[in-house]
Amino acid sequence: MGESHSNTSAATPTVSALILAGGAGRRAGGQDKGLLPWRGRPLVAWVYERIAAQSDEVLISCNRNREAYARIGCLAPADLREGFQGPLAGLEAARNELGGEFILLAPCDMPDLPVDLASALGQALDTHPEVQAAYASAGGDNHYLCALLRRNCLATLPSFLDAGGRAVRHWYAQIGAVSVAMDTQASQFTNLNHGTQ
Ligand SMILES: Nc1nc2c(ncn2[C@@H]2O[C@H](COP(=O)(O)OP(=O)(O)OP(=O)(O)O)[C@@H](O)[C@H]2O)c(=O)[nH]1
Repeated sequence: MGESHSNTSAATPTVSALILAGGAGRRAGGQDKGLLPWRGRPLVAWVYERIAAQSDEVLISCNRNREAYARIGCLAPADLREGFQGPLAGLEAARNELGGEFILLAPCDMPDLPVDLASALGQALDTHPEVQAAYASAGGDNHYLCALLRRNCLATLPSFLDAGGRAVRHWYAQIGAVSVAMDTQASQFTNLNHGTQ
């Protein structure tokens, strides 16, 4: 994969990013977390900026308030499965829109992601050709949705979901994944699950 994750105008993107913002936000009282204000902007705007600098195109996966998200960036199709079936349902709905060879995932509620996230994960995929995904870890915690995937593994998602699978780590166990200890402060992966107040 090399070291190239910068923005380019190449016709075929190498890295397509998907920001997952389609959750129910139960721990945030049902609020749409990505749109909660954080330091003067919606949370998702911070994530978008950080991720756009590391990828060739960015889509946002959301199920509510689509007009508000569309003011921040391009939208992926809404989930095909009803009732907040989890982040993999968002990835499933977006999979045919993600044209890159690699897919960079990020949750909408981590506004301070490392600037070298994609390159660190890309190096891990280069080192481990036998796995389909690399995800970040920091301070002993795994962040399964801060991940880089090989595009081809998306084809396995519908059958995984049809069989009742929902946990990202279970899917990774099936397709093969490596954890990448990031050389960064664990606080950069702090999520705002309970809202921003
Ligand atoms: N497209 C899509 N994204 C989701 C779905 N569920 C969660 N996400 C996103 O995946 C990321 C991690 O989600 P969680 O924090 O585990 O779930 P949540 O629904 O946001 O919050 P809780 O209900 O409090 O667990 C967040 O950025 C969510 O917006 C879903 O059903 N569809």
